[in-house]
Formats: sequence, structure tokens, C-alpha cells
Amino acid sequence: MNVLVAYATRHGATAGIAERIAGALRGAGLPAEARPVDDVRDLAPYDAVVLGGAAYMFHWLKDATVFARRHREELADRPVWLFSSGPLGTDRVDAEGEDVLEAARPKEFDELTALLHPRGEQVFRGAYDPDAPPIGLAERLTRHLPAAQEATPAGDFRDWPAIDAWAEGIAAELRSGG
Ligand SMILES: Cc1cc2nc3c(=O)[nH]c(=O)nc-3n(C[C@H](O)[C@H](O)[C@H](O)COP(=O)(O)O)c2cc1C
Repeated sequence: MNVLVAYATRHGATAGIAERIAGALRGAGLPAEARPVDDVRDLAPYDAVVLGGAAYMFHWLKDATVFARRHREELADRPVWLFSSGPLGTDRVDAEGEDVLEAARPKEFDELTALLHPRGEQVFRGAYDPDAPPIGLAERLTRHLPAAQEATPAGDFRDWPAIDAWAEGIAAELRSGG
């Protein structure tokens, strides 16, 4: 049972989550490796796939969505889990009273759930370092706006115990016969 943890990241936070999931799977006795989606051409060596991406402006990073659509047949044939790395800060509910993790579910997840029938999906809190060089025009232009700064508090909010627990649940499901 060889597991691929494929990810799309812009600033590295999602890569860290993917590496952590792969490590937890290996710790549970399953061969697993984390790889950027752009490095993966062929899913044949893998029996199961965990696919993750960062959320920006309510959307999953395009590379993750493109990967999911491109490999939809192989993915639909395997146990698949989706995750998103998104909300920043520690608030449990947003200004509208909605659960922050639910509100951060990327817009693409409805389509991808219908396409891939994942065994599970999870939104994890992310990380943001405003001192890191901006990537892309939109980030460069919006970074210094007060509204953008308020919406993107600086810090590493990744919830390692939640990530480990999710990965252990995946391992248990795969070990019990997939
Ligand atoms: C400009 C900008 C827009 C963002 N938009 C969203 C968003 O719409 N939803 C969300 O959950 N997180 C959003 N985030 C938070 C990122 O998803 C979070 O920082 C993530 O962990 C980054 O992952 P990466 O380092 O792998 O790119 C945004 C962050 C920035 C800087």
C-alpha cells in the first residue's frame, strides 16, 4: 500500500502539512511520500492518494485542481482524500458566525467531490509570513492594503495535532483493507 501525498503550495505552508501527513502515514507503517503535484506524472506506483492545496481568495491553488481533473480517472479508482490549507488566525467563527474551517472550504471542492468521490476532506489552518517575498501580481498589489492585512494575520496557525489525527485516521482505514 504505497501512498502519495501530492500538494500545491505557494509559500510552503501546505508543503509542510503534506510532509507531516506523509510522515504520520510512514509512522503508522505505510510507505508514503509527499511530492509537489507538478512533479507527479503517473499515479500507477500509488495505491492511494492524499491531495492538498493552499486556498487563496476562496479558491484551491489552480495546480491542485488541474492535477485532480487531469488524473480524475486514476484518482476515482483509488482511495482519495482531499485537504486544503487555508484560514489564518485562531478564531473559531467568523464575523457572520460561520465556522471558520467550513467557511474556508475551497469553491472547487463540490466539483471535485463529485468527480473523485474522496473518502474524506479536511480544511486545516495555514501559515503566512508577510516578510516573505510576495508571489504573483495580486499578492504584490494587495499586501499593503489594511483590509488585506486584517484578513491575513501573520503567523503559523497549522494545527499539528489535528493534522496527525487526520493522517492516523487515513492510515487506519487503509490498513483495515482500504
Ligand atoms: C493574499 C492571500 C489570500 C488568502 N486567501 C485565503 C482564502 O481565501 N481562504 C483561506 O482559507 N486562506 C486564505 N489565505 C491563507 C493561505 O491559504 C494560507 O496562508 C496558506 O497556508 C498558504 O499556504 P502556502 O504557504 O502553501 O501557499 C490567503 C493568504 C493570502 C496571503
